[in-house]
Amino acid sequence: MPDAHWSAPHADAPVSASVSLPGSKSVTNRALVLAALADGPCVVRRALRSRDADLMAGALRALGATLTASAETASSVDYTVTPGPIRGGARIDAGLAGTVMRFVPPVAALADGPVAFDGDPHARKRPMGPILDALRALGARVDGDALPFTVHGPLTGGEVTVDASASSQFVSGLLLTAARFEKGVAVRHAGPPVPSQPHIQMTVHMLRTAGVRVDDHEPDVWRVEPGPIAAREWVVEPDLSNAAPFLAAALVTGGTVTVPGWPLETTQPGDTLRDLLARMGGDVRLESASGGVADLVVSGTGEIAGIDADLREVGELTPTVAALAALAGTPSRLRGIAHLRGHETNRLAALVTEINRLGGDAEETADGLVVRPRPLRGGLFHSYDDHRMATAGAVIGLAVPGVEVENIATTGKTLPEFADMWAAMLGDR
Ligand SMILES: O=C(O)C1=C[C@@H](OP(=O)(O)O)[C@@H](O)[C@H](O)C1
Ligand SMILES: C=C(OP(=O)(O)O)C(=O)O
Repeated sequence: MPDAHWSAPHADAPVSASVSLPGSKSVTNRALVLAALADGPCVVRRALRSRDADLMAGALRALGATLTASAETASSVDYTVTPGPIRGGARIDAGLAGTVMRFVPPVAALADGPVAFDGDPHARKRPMGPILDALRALGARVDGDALPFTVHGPLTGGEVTVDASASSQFVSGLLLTAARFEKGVAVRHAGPPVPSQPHIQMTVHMLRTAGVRVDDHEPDVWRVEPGPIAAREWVVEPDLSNAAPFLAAALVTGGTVTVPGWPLETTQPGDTLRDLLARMGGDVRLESASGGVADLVVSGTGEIAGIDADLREVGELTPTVAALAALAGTPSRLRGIAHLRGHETNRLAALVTEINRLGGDAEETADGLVVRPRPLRGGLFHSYDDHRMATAGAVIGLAVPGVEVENIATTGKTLPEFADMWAAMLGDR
């Protein structure tokens, strides 16, 4: 049953709030994979609880790992993960989660029997061909070129060339499991530039933290030596990309939003918000640094500046940046994000349609968006089952009375408590 539309709260005064974010989807789902493949039991602390993270936990359980939950809240959990032999015969539901559909098939290729994958209707449209071809080239048999597909392992590993221009997750997926392949892997990218490089750096960093030898000195080539993945304790950072709509609220309302626990060193692309929000007119400060984290404090004036930005590295921030651009006083051009057409929905088309439906002036380009200032009016903002479209609608609704967001529950993909957190942020005034 689709949810009733959510009336996006309109902010009639500057927001002043502190917002604590639950764990990063990207770190959680990497840590769970590495824990399930490790040489002993691991603890993953402050793991995200959300649809994508729960689907990953379910997938790894289906493949033979034991995950025991403790310290559980609505959006956070500590898992003790005990690896088991990877078993065939499983059916994996990837939902709409890129991390599940791209990170789990290489794990499944370690099994001695078939593993079947499927997902949401739109997930069947998300690009999968290059990673499935790579698994074939490395020795597995795969029936299908997109969801649904079945992986028949085992594979031996070795060298493979992949066009990862549609998703960095093709590279991350192969690397995460590669140490467990008999020959390891050498992945070479050939094609237009790979997006979301920080996410590949996150993969490489976490592999090295688990004692895996990774050579990434040559651009677009990643080599992983075969060997054990060390059991260890993982502590998941807050999700900095999910901080985006909350920090944007400071710019929209001319208020101040603080996110505690901001890591001073991180591979999360959300860290780029510090630069992007400053360029859009925010005052951005890291305060009270201690123990490797600080409070990120963003204040706005109520005036938003348009931006010309290449978002290729940080594509998942686009919906929030586009929402701010729709409220800005000067035009914006967002570039380097053609691959967003293969995300949870075609995000370029969705943003243009929904901004223009509210009276705005947005246009698709070959590799991004142009958004020009034009007064917006209330109306229905469709979310296309895309968590970040839903939160973009919430950002616009702060400034534009009468915005209704369709299916706000879709934020549960990575932030199940979004609507309550949004209300609390506004209630804090
Ligand atoms: O590896 C990851 O955790 C992610 C990589 C990126 O994917 P793309 O490279 O497909 O954009 C990003 O957009 C996604 O939200 C998470
Ligand atoms: C692109 C995204 O997700 P996924 O991991 O499903 O690719 C996203 O969260 O913005």
